[in-house]
Amino acid sequence: MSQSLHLFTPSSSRTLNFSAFPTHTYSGGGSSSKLSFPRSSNSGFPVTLTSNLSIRASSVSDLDSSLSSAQALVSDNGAGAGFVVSPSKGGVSDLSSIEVDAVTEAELKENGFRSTRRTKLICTIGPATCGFEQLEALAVGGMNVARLNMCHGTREWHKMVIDRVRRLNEEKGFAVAIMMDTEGSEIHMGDLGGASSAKAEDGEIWTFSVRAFDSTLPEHTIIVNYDGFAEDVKVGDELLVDGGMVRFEVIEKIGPDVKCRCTDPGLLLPRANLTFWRNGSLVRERNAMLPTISSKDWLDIDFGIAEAVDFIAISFVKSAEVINHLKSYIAARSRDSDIAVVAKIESIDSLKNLEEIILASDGAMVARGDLGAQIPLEQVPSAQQRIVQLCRQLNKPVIVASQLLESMIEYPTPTRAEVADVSEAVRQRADALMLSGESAMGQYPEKALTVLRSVSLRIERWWREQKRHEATLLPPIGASFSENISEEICSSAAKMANNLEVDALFVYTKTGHMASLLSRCRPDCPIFAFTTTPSVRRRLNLQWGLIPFRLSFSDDMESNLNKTFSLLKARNLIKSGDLVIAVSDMLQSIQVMNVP
Ligand SMILES: Nc1ncnc2c1ncn2[C@@H]1O[C@H](COP(=O)(O)OP(=O)(O)OP(=O)(O)O)[C@@H](O)[C@H]1O
Ligand SMILES: CC(=O)C(=O)O
Ligand SMILES: [K+]
Ligand SMILES: [Mg+2]
Repeated sequence: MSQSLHLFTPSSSRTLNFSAFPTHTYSGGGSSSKLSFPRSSNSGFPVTLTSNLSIRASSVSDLDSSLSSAQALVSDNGAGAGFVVSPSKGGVSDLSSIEVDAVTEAELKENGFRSTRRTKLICTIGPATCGFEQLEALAVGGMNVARLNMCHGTREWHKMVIDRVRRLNEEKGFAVAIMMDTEGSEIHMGDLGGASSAKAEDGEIWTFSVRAFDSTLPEHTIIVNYDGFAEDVKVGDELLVDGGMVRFEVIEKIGPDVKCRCTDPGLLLPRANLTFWRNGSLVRERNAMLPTISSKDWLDIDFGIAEAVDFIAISFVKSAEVINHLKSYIAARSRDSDIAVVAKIESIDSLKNLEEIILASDGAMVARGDLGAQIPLEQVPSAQQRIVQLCRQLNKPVIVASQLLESMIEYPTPTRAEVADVSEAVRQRADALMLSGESAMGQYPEKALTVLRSVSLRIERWWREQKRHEATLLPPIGASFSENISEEICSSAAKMANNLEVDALFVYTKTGHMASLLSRCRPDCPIFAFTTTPSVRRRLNLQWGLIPFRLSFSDDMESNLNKTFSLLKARNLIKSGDLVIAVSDMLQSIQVMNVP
């Protein structure tokens, strides 16, 4: 049984507003079995799906006789160059293999389609996890993306980690993506003279200094990376380390040294962020003048481009301008320019300019650590909710980060409150959750990852059991008629998948765009995303519900499906009778079928 809906559109680059296009006519053959197609509230696009029949959704201009039928059949989906398959590249020999990551394959075999994890997991790599076996253990435990924080370690160290992740992918069949996170030029402490941490006790006097010490650091001394520090602070200011994990009060300024009394004791970690507060407000004049991307960051970015990392996350983004600048810098320097830029939302300015920043970026991170140092803590949860929702609406992957399982840095089990926090992020349908210190320098990195995995699975299942198809209004976002059609196809396919309780959605996508449009709908079933390039496959690893496969395919959907079915069946990933809905960005169509 196979039922399909094909939308025939010209592949022109006209920009048409889909919703403002009322004159569609629909022609169909005389089949008797008709299935009513869910009507989208914002499209004005009533479609009838008819058994074994292709339906033409044609506009007046589509009927333009100058268009040959061949032209009308293929759409480039507004994604740039049309999808051209040369017979040699897309031929049968290339279709003989399919790549899926080893863990997903095991998970699919063990639990079947429905119970695969939808929420993606990111681990910050540090001294606790940089060994090959440790990285492998994280990959086995479900790490989708490895994050490298350029605040710490040398470029050589980061290169070593990147090489190990790549080796893991090559030798063991994982598809772990790499995210580089810039240091940014905010004020922070230096290294603690080699110590991994230092304890500040209540009432102790510590010196914050901008001096360069060539010998060992005197006791109770902290280096500050910003030369204007001693000038800028005032006696009486409150100094917050890591957004308030440790607090000091400024009591005296002596040249480049600032004497402070500890008012809230705690653990100081190397290169921790520093903010200072005066009369209850954050002093941010100086931060506003510092560049978002420092000269050191640019060198790190060059390094990231040379190493072809998959994502570059930019710290302390203030506006869309810096994102646009970086994106054109990357495009000019990297051959296929498929490094995605993630905006870290962790400042007051980034909240003010949230929409333009997210629109300009390829994704966003709710960086709650520094965000909580800039806005009152009780405002962080609503900011998180707003960022997650906006990203979903604008179709950008979103990461919830920092302190998810902070106590697991030291203890093997999380607090109940931490589990509730992770659950809330999963319930909000964030694309990804991130471990920071828990995996970088904690004592239980693998256990922390296991907690993220099991909580994600449980909450996702609970959500499906409750049948809570949340009524998040997903506004149209495409800039062209063709893009709008893709959106309609994906939201209809996702709705059908939920209503018909299909086992999986299949999407054949060259750029990954159609896959992300399906992910955005957060359907009940998993989404098998077939893509031709390894880098697109790795990037899709960040997005909710996508199981990315690398597969060579042609523009003939019938043959793609047959090949995919036989390859997946041969690996016991699907079985005869499974119900599947397939969409593709070569041919704008929806097909519903049982696996033969
Ligand atoms: N590459 C590394 N080498 C040594 N220690 C690291 C490394 N990466 C992280 N750490 C340790 O883990 C802790 C938490 O790491 P993480 O990078 O997530 O910090 P963060 O404060 O959340 O990030 P950011 O600096 O971007 O705000 C750091 O304070 C540091 O002690
Ligand atoms: C992740 C990060 O940068 C933060 O939470 O501040
Ligand atoms: K950083
Ligand atoms: Mg930060």
